[in-house]
Amino acid sequence: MKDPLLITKNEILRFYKPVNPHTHKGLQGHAVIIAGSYGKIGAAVLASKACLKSGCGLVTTFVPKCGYQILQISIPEVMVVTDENANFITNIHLPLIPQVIAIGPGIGQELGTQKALFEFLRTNRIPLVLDADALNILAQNQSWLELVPENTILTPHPKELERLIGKWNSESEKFQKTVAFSEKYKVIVVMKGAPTHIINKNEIYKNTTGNAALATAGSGDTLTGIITSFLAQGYEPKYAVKLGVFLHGLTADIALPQTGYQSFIASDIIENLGKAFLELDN
Ligand SMILES: NC(=O)C1=CN([C@@H]2O[C@H](COP(=O)(O)OP(=O)(O)OC[C@H]3O[C@@H](n4cnc5c(N)ncnc54)[C@H](O)[C@@H]3O)[C@@H](O)[C@H]2O)[C@@H](O)CC1
Ligand SMILES: Nc1ncnc2c1ncn2[C@@H]1O[C@H](COP(=O)(O)OP(=O)(O)O)[C@@H](O)[C@H]1O
Ligand SMILES: [Mg+2]
Repeated sequence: MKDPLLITKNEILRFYKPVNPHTHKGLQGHAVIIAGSYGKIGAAVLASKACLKSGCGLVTTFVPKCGYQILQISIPEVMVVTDENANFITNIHLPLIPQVIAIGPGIGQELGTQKALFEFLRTNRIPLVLDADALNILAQNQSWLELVPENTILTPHPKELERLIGKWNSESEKFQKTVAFSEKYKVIVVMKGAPTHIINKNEIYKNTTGNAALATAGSGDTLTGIITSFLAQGYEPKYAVKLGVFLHGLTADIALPQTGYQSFIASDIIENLGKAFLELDN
């Protein structure tokens, strides 16, 4: 295995684009987040809010009907499109063409949702971020991985990774198998952990920000929103993932002196995004 390259502030500043003073919301990108099911609409809220708070101009969130009021009330800035079904997603129909679509946080694995994901992947040509239950569904239907566009970003935590690539006997085998998976399906794998690694074919990157405060519910859902935001804003996938994991970790490093490890929650990631961006701008 090659030595991983470090994702540091200097590395990020090689491609980070400060916001253009003459930009407008139409130029800042439109992202769609497909997320949530009954009891897990919070995942949709966290991913969508993180996406907006990372600079995306417009965010439309697709949820089952039970998520409509929750989203409209908790994040008025987000537009909402609902599935025809009440409690889980069964038929993905979008009345718009966004720059990027993220799918998976909190969607569950109901058979109807699995079928909806298959139909969606069969017809979709828009760049994708796949997380959580979208990964669990693909792990059970590996042939559907052939349907994902080149450079799709997958963001598995270790258990989701194991479901996708099978068990490993050593750290080096885990990396070997993930590199092989990334090469086979031409996808970028964000191997979430402590620390997070990015596998882009045979290139391996290791993040240098973040701490155990991130070991909290919804932490990955916010990462999905952040990476999706950077894709919508025009970053190439290989840069969107680096910027996303770096800033996500940086929020926890910034917040730690105030929150300690225990009281930091996923909403604190979103709350500290502003300070994290300012560290890049200074
Ligand atoms: N507020 C919400 O609505 C939330 C919804 N969530 C959604 O809930 C669904 C289930 O996700 P979960 O990830 O909880 O369930 P999973 O069953 O996918 O993962 C949990 C398992 O993975 C293991 N695991 C997780 N991180 C690990 C790590 N770093 N190292 C080793 N093992 C690790 C755990 O020990 C556990 O066995 C997803 O759709 C997710 O998006 C979660 O994000 C939690 C918050
Ligand atoms: N001990 C840790 N140190 C650094 N980062 C961590 C640690 N534990 C978890 N994380 C990060 O938190 C996030 C957890 O993602 P995930 O398990 O998908 O959460 P959820 O599904 O609840 O949103 C990942 O980005 C992971 O790298
Ligand atoms: Mg997750």
